[in-house]
Amino acid sequence: MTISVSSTDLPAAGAPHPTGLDGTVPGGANQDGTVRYVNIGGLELEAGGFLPDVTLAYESWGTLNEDGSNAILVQHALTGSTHVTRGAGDEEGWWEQFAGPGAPADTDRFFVVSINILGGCYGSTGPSSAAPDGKPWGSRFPLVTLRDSTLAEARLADRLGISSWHAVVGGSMGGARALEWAVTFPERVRRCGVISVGARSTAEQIAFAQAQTLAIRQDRHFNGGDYYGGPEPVEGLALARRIAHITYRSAYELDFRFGRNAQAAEEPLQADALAGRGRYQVESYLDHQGSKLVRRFDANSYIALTEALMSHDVTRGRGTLKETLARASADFFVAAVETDRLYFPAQSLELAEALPGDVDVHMIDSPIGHDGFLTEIGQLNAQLRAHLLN
Ligand SMILES: CC(=O)SCCNC(=O)CCNC(=O)[C@H](O)C(C)(C)COP(=O)(O)OP(=O)(O)OC[C@H]1O[C@@H](n2cnc3c(N)ncnc32)[C@H](O)[C@@H]1OP(=O)(O)O
Ligand SMILES: N[C@@H](CCO)C(=O)O
Repeated sequence: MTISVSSTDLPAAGAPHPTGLDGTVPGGANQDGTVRYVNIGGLELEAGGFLPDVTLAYESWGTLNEDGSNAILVQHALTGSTHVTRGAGDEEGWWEQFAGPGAPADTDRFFVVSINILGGCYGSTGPSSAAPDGKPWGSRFPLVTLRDSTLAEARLADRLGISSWHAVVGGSMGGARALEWAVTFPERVRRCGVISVGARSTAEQIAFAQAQTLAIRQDRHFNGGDYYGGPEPVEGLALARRIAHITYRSAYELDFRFGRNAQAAEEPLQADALAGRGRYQVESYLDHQGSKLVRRFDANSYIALTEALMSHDVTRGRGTLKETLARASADFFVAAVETDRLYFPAQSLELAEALPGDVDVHMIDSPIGHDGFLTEIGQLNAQLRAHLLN
């Protein structure tokens, strides 16, 4: 599957956001899957910082109905963008099978919206955006949490004329974002889909995340986060992606796919005079995943979003898990990949059991692990139609 963004005019890492962000939103006219930008004003942050001028980027497909009741919010995962499905352009989205004409999120019926998370690098305000002095925020970018992005997104929903979502749904960090929406704004979420994530980041998830952020911070070009305009910490970012990607795939899949094989003509057990030893296939695969990410993602955003995900705990300041979830009034849809070794299905079961009413966990049958929520979303079509998007 090819994943890319259809928009023109995406701000490059370290480049200022486009000018003319006057907050004007054409509402239901935005139906073609083009990235648009909205200035939602200043934002006081949960951890104590302040962002004076926040822009959110979003894409939408379909048409918003007159009473604004047919909108679905699709939340992307850690390195995802707003490009859920194709629109005006022809570039495939990351949940192509989920949204589109005749798909579960049927764009002939629903107004489907996807918002780039606060702190990201696909158009929303993040560390590479211009601070008030015109220079990239860099090291000055404050700690943002998933609650901060939820509050910011609620303002965007106001601008779009959406007082309550028919459904909010996402996988991995997108699922955590969906859950935060349902608990923070119970009156604004009628259905909620939480896929491949639990109610809070576990110690192990935080541990993997710390290794990734340190890989970037220890890159010789990181410069405390102020690397824009100079060499970027690409080696650290690629290492972070390698660490993450191992957790996104199952041991079984890696062994089945690559085993102990050598990469093409490279022979790991024989030293090459120029390049040292050759690589195992799995090393080459991870090298490729690392280089692919550095071509499309900003290292500071990677840290900001990883730390936002570390902060994920829907119960923070809200009591026990049951008390917290009792605030939500949405109908919930919970799913997990059976071989996920990062967000274990047990964490989805814990969530489902704590939710009011009888909530099942729908299992995605995939041998590959966590990334199965992206590659195999089509498996849930019937259940999504019946339980989330009816
Ligand atoms: C601009 C944007 O992209 S927006 C962002 C959207 N992205 C997201 O939302 C992130 C989510 N996406 C992802 O994380 C991934 O792309 C996934 C999970 C969807 C990919 O999953 P899969 O389809 O299973 O990909 P898989 O793990 O098989 O990797 C395939 C790649 O590895 C490469 N590869 C396979 N074996 C090897 C090897 N031995 N050596 C080197 N490369 C290898 C393939 O050539 C292929 O390369 P390509 O992606 O450049 O075409
Ligand atoms: N591969 C996904 C997994 C994160 O859950 C991503 O990069 O966003």
